[in-house]
Amino acid sequence: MREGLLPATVATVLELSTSGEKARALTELLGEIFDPTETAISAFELEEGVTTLSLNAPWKVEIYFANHPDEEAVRDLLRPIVGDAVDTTPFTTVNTRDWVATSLEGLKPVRAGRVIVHGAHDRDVVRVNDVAIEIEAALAFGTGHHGTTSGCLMALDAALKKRRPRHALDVGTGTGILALALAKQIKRKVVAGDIDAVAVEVSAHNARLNHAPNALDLYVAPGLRHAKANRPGRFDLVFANILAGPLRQLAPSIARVLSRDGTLILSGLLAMDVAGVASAYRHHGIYLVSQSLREGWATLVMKKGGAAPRLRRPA
Ligand SMILES: C[S@@+](CC[C@H](N)C(=O)[O-])C[C@H]1O[C@@H](n2cnc3c(N)ncnc32)[C@H](O)[C@@H]1O
Repeated sequence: MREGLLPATVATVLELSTSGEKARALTELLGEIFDPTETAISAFELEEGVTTLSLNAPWKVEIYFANHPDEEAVRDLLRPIVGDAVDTTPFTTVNTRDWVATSLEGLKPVRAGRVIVHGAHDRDVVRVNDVAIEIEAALAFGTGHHGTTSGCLMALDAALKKRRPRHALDVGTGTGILALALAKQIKRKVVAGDIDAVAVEVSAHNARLNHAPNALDLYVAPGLRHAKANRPGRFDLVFANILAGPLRQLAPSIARVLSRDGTLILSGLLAMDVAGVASAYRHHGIYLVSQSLREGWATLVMKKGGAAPRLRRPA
């Protein structure tokens, strides 16, 4: 890992076990209340060994704070959602550099269609016809292992078999993984932005790591609030792998920049949020074409324009 990409930092962690419904409410609350560059929800997943997805199934939520927060203020905020459990859950600390290094070592390569995502320790798994992406995630999201990222990579693979986009946008790029996977295949620059400046720095690093220093046209801003992204009718492919709440809010902006017949790939939403998110986009003339589910997370492929197509059953 490049020196300086990941500052040696001690982060504070609060790990809560709760139901799916409460976990969803927590992520929405945290997204609204805290500065996302100071707070990250790193794990929002079914507890180990749980295979049935339901609102009452136990979920694990890990909340990371870049600076040690006022513990009582955080407990007061979370208590209305998770109840008294928050009073007995201790805040712990983790050295982020050690934690990231350890977690990367155990990661296996991920295949999604033609793309293989791997780390420095796994370069030998790449085959001749693979589109290989090497990722150093540091503190950004997007190694390919999460169901939302792999869902987007699979949706991209299917979309590229039909049409190659000329101008693409990745909202919430994280490590830059989706934008790099696309840029490598279409051999064109992809506009990619994130609200988190650290993620954008990590994306630039990953572009260099993949010998494609100019593949990404990066910006730091929430949503599409940057001149590089805010270009009406410009993009024939847009990715947004963010949570359900921001996805609903972004519907008018994404609809404005997506070209007619353009493809939209959305993820970061739970199966139970598909109807609400799809409806927000339908109001702007963007229709659901297909959806897939991975570990409870949905990935939607949508199209702008024309009549509402008949929906295929989830894969
Ligand atoms: C789930 S990660 C997705 C990363 C990567 N695109 C992937 O598919 O693995 C979501 C990313 O969106 C960013 N993000 C969250 N809210 C955002 C917003 N309103 N505007 C832009 N980026 C946002 C986060 O900082 C994070 O890097």
